[in-house]
Amino acid sequence: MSQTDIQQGGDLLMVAMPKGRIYKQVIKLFQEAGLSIPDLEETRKLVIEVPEAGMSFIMVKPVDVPTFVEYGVADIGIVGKDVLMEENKDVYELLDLGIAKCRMSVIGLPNWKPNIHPRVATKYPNVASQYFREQGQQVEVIKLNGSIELAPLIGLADRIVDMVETGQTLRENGLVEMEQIFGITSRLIANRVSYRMKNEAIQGLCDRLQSVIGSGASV
Ligand SMILES: Nc1ncnc2c1ncn2[C@@H]1O[C@H](COP(=O)(O)OP(=O)(O)OP(=O)(O)O)[C@@H](O)[C@H]1O
Ligand SMILES: O=P(O)(O)OC[C@H]1O[C@H](OP(=O)(O)OP(=O)(O)O)[C@H](O)[C@@H]1O
Repeated sequence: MSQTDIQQGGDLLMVAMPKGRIYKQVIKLFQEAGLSIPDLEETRKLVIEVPEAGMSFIMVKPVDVPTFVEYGVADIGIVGKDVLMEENKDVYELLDLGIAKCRMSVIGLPNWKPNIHPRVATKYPNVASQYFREQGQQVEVIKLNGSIELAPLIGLADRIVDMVETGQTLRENGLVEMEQIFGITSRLIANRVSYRMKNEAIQGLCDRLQSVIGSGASV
């Protein structure tokens, strides 16, 4: 299959690409799959057409990827499982790309004791609420947007729900991982209508990516 086979009916596939830490790993994966994509982080442009790859890219915040795909302004997108679980949008999850690996965990101070009115700080209020509900524990969830590990250190919350990758942030702040909730990798997602209307193109891209995933070459 040539690069232009990803194009269907003259249309370029619109891809919602997360800015930030996932991005570089995605580009490497695409390049290994034989799709030469320029370094889109070099530019401040937000819509970038790459006709030779049969794709157009929009550069968006990771948390917004499922929204662009659900509304169909992007045909496909790349997003962490953490965001998919939190946002719960109506999209197809097509492929586990195996990149940007980390896990969602409950974290606290080593001397943590159950509290009558426990508070949990997190960037993922839906994930945290569901988890503690399933555990039969009543907690107050406090939404933060970053530096989550600060919360138990300064008494804002008893525990946090956050991502752990290397564990460095926990170690440097004297915190411990108490429970793992689920593993996280980045996923390829598709709009439901696009998946039908541009099936050949989307499936072609999936097949190409699938052929290099797990080959050990990426990540
Ligand atoms: N150590 C890690 N910490 C956080 N996310 C990670 C880590 N390793 C991999 N990821 C994945 O990378 C995704 C994007 O993380 P990133 O930090 O780039 O974005 P963000 O923090 O959501 O965005 P922004 O910094 O723009 O608010 C996460 O949703 C997760 O799937
Ligand atoms: O286990 P580690 O390798 O230390 O990685 C985990 C840390 O990385 C993420 O933070 P991020 O860098 O996105 O910062 P922020 O959430 O404070 O913005 C996450 O929220 C953890 O704090």
